[in-house]
Amino acid sequence: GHHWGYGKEDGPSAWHKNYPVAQGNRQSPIDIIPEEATRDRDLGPIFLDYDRCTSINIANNGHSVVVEFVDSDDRSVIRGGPLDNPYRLKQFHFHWGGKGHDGSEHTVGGIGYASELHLVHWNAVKYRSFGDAAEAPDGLAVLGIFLETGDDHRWLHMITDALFMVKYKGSDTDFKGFNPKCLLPSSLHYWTYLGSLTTPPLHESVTWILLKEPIIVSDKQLGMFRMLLFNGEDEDERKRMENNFRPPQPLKGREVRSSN
Ligand SMILES: NS(=O)(=O)c1c(F)cccc1F
Ligand SMILES: [Zn+2]
Repeated sequence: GHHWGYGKEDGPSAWHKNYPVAQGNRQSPIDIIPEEATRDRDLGPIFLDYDRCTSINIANNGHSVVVEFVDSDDRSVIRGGPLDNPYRLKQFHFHWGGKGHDGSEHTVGGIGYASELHLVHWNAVKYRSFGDAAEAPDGLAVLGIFLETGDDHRWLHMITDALFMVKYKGSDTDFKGFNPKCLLPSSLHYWTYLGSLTTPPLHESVTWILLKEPIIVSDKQLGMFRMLLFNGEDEDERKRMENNFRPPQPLKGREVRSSN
């Protein structure tokens, strides 16, 4: 099918050729301008019921490193806030920069973070599958968490220790018993807006929920992500996996709301 990436020829500025929705009216990521966000009193807290979550594996899909979860029942859901239904956790993955460079997708007041974690959920109340939900305007809910560099993160090593097993595109390995609650900051205050997948096919199906408080990880831990490769083991050109982020897209008049 369509080959896309983050390089000069196949990167974000070229995606519109195969995915015209790239120039649509609710594309992600965006620059969040805190003072322009609407404080909405009807916007309640979000709840992350992950206590019975079941992680399955960790994989290199050639674009990021992804941890997948059992999503055949409501064992791990996000609910509340802007959401009318509970949404099931399907996977989480990261976006990051090059050494010493920011790699978040969303920016805040024009400022990027070192990295951004996305926990991807789908509306299993209204849709029969993740694929169907991914094409529906209220099909997905992605919780975005910013990563800032500082001290070591006490639990991120669980993920970085496994990265050597998924160095090449198409590799995956068991990754059971990991609860992503250990990657949350102390506050669940958030911004929310209607947007899209930030990678092709760029479907405009995501209710974005971005936590205001970043988590702190060390440069060393982040550097481990850069050991991953975009290419498969069989390819002769080795391309370090880094700068796998889409830059902010036009707001096109959308409202960004802020939790209280
Ligand atoms: N980046 S993102 O969170 O928008 C995203 C999804 F939601 C779903 C699949 C891939 C992907 F990259
Ligand atoms: Zn993402």
